[in-house]
Amino acid sequence: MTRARRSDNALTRLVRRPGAVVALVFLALLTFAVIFADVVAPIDPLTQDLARARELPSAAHWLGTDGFGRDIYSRLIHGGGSTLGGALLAAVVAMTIGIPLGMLGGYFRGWVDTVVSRFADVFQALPTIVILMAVIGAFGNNNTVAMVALGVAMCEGFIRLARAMTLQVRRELYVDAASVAGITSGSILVRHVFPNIRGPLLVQLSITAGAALLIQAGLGFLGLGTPPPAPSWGGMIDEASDLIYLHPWLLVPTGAIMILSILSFNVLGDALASDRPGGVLAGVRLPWMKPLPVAEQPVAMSELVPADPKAVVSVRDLTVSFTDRNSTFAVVQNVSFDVMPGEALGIVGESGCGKSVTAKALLGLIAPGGKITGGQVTINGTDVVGLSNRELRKVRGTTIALVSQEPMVALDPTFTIGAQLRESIAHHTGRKGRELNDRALELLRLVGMPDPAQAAASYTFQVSGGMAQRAAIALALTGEPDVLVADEPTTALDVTVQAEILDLLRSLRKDLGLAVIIVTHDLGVIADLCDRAVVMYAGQVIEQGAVDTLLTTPTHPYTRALLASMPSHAIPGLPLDAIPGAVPAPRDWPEGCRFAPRCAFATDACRSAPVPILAQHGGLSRCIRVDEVLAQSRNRTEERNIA
Ligand SMILES: Nc1ncnc2c1ncn2[C@@H]1O[C@H](COP(=O)(O)OP(=O)(O)OP(=O)(O)O)[C@@H](O)[C@H]1O
Repeated sequence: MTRARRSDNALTRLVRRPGAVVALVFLALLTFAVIFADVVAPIDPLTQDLARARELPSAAHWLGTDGFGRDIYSRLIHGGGSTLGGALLAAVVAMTIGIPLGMLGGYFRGWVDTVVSRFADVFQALPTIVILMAVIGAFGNNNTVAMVALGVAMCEGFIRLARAMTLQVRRELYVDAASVAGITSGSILVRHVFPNIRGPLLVQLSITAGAALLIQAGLGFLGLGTPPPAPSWGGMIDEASDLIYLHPWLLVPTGAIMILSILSFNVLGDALASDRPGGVLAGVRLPWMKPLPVAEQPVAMSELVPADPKAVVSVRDLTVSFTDRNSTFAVVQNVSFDVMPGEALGIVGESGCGKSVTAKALLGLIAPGGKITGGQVTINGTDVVGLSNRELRKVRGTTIALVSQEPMVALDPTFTIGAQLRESIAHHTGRKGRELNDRALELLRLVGMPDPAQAAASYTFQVSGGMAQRAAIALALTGEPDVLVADEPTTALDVTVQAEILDLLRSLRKDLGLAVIIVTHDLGVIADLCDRAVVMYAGQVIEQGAVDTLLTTPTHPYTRALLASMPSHAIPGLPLDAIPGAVPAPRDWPEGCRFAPRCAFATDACRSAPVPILAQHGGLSRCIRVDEVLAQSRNRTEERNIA
């Protein structure tokens, strides 16, 4: 899609908002008039004619004359330059200082954040008018210097907003994936963070411009702005206010143009920010954003996974895409698998392979900008693709629930664990009163809390990471789901606690007949807990099968490489195998086999065309050199036995 086409879309979205169009036209006309003031308002704004002072509008003077007989229309247009220009200058200065500082603080946190936050605190604590008085005292009535100082004083709003939004965006998986892929922090901030926060920053820009306009006029009113007799809106309001009782009309034109300008800035800002993530400008590519190719079409996989009516989760040809600036690109393609009641299925692969997006798609929790663009996801017989949020909420928690990597994401630190459990139990089951408490304690006991009553009375920050994860699992169980999706549930925990949480998931499967889908990059976790595994690479399933077979005789070089890089597979005396290179980003997926650039088995045939997934050696494998892979695995096993 070309840039022009995207810009048209932005324009179309703007045109759908009549208020925004009126505001845009008003500001455009005003700017035009101010720039070409000599043509638009040819009467000299300084020429006095005391005989015609304080006249009402007439053909000669469209908006009347002021106390010195000067043409009000002409003074408004000529005075707009210093007022509007000054306000815009202040807003741009505030934005230029505030956005980078806020983004740096939010992204790097630590001491950078402390310095940035204290800097913002200083400007919040100092009254703007005091700063302006000091600057005017030092530099005299210089409008440009005063507006630059105003911009510096107003940068605090941008700092706080940019910081808060960057803190939020930096938690997104795609930011983590970008940094894991070795992209520099500067690039991540410009290409991944800024496009996602620009909407609210545009609102802030318009609000700041409006506020600066008001302050600029206020300075003129106090006699501290553009020195008379040069026209300025603030100065004109000051002059008109002296005659407000005798000649109220004098205040009307300047007051009206100021109100209309400030309103227009705000209406335009709202329109730019709302409508969809990224605002009206969503999808518009800024010059430094590289165009992204549209991903190749998926190759069907569903025929290889025969439908099983008993499956509690059934995924068929699932494709998830994101719209990112200039294109829509798939991040997960053509994924198919089933999960039986009580079964544990592992989804494994390196960072950025599409595991989390696949798992979250099952719950309808894809991040903004992404959606399911193909395939079906059936949970307990209900096709959840295309369900509204309201309908999805009925499925989430009661049929399928999520346990995330970070328990603190699921638990609110301002409530006790017991309060959160009781609230969720009441929501899902309609239980009341004592029953709520009993069930909360029962769940805490079920997840292995040594003292359920004490755990219920604790806040999350009062318990260890392992206990918090147990509480998060209890919370996920409040709706009595059939399937638990556990996204890297042990990654944030230390090794002994990891084993305990895996034990817990195993016992929940046994005791409750719960199906578990576990997302992990650790084949050890798969070996420990799962019956079957789906190995993902660059958005595709590259191998799928029973864990016993997959871990002993992997058919895909990627699975084999993942296994070989496990510390437990190290051969004494030989260096631990590492997979060279990194998972390609969705926009950089190779034409042929996506693993080929990192694969020791790759030939020209692997690189020339997409490789379909095929049923081979008891499982599914997306490799055309399975026989060679198996042969070399046998040799390696012999080496290990000898060692
Ligand atoms: N909100 C998003 N916008 C754009 N791309 C995204 C977004 N979320 C994820 N992606 C991309 O989708 C791909 C798959 O991401 P996903 O988080 O599913 O990987 P993963 O295998 O689960 O990795 P990890 O183990 O780090 O969570 C990555 O290339 C990532 O950059």
